[in-house]
Amino acid sequence: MRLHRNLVLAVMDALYHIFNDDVYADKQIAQTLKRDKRWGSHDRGFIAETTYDIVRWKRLYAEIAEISEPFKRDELPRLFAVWATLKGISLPDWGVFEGTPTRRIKGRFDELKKTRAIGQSIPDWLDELGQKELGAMWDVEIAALNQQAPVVLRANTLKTTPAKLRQRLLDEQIVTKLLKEYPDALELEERKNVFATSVFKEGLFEVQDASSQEVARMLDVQPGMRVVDACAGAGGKTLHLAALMENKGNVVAMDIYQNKLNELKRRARRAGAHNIETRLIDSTKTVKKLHSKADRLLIDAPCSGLGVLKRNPDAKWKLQPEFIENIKKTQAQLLRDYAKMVKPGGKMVYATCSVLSSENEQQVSAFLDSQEGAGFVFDKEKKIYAHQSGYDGFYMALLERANT
Ligand SMILES: C[S@@+](CC[C@H](N)C(=O)[O-])C[C@H]1O[C@@H](n2cnc3c(N)ncnc32)[C@H](O)[C@@H]1O
Repeated sequence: MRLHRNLVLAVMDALYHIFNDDVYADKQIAQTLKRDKRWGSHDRGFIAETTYDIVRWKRLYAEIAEISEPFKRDELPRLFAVWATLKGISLPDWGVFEGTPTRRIKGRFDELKKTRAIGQSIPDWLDELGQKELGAMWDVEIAALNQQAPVVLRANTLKTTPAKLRQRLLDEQIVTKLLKEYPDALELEERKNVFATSVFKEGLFEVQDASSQEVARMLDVQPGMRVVDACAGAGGKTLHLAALMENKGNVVAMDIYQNKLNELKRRARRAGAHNIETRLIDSTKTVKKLHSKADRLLIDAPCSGLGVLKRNPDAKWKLQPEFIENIKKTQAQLLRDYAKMVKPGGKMVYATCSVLSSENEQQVSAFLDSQEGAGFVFDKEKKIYAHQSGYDGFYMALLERANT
């Protein structure tokens, strides 16, 4: 691979802002990519993937390069040089890379990777938490969560089928494979910008990880039902629910952020999903109005996001232990408050994109032991580990409200 100066400079500039200005990697990369219209898909792919990779391995690379935060601009070429050296990419003879100690980089890598927190490039507190909650499995799980996420699409069955979508994508030079165990899913064989396709603009698919596609299915919705998606966000799962309901019945999509619901409405229009209604939760009344009204309820709870580190590697550096402690309190509260929306005989799914038991099984069991959970029975649960599925880490539990 030949390195191009303007692309390498763009990567280092993006890294500078991600590491020093507290901006999210995806936002910064989107911003950087807008800078030069001449960049083709290959160039854009290089900038995005290299930046994500260096963010993912920040701790390990910084230890190898013997630099520490806050990184100064003139130190970033050293991080880049570590990335290139470990990938086997020859560095060009630019001044900033002069004197790169290639042998020392490889030697330090072999030595440092023996310590898990450094080798897997995570903060010490996170390593301790993972070990405490997952035990011996943490080793393989964190290694899997450090792999780049595959790109998975969900065919919008309101408009197409996975097989027809596959053909339409092929017409646009995008090669995908159907995934046997995930009825609506297609996985890209090679990374491409799928958002630029006409197929996307026609609303024939959404990008949604395979594990995430299991959540709406677990809720067992039927056309004609009244379904509440209480933490709908921008609607990844709302759209799936609407499709499973064949546009019949009603999905009430709720969130505490109007901007997310606005984005959901835009996506619903593109998808041709007409059975979705959004409601902003701006007081307890919004939820009270729906008490005992829902045939099905989805609580896709806010969480640590530890199951989706593959696609959000900067979360490793932005997450704080106090945030996880607080979000667990929110999860417990949401279960107790929102479960009241389920009608007798109705069902609900509690889901997170976390692999921590304290955000998952333990929340469900505490809820079932609480006064509000007394009328519910546990039906089933599924915990998806990234190292077993190859996709995101997820948890989902199905509970049923007794008929009395
Ligand atoms: C895991 S995300 C949802 C992702 C979304 N369901 C999807 O599939 O794209 C959790 C969502 O919960 C929302 N949230 C946070 N606190 C909430 C609350 N008290 N009530 C309802 N939603 C809340 C967040 O704004 C966020 O959009």
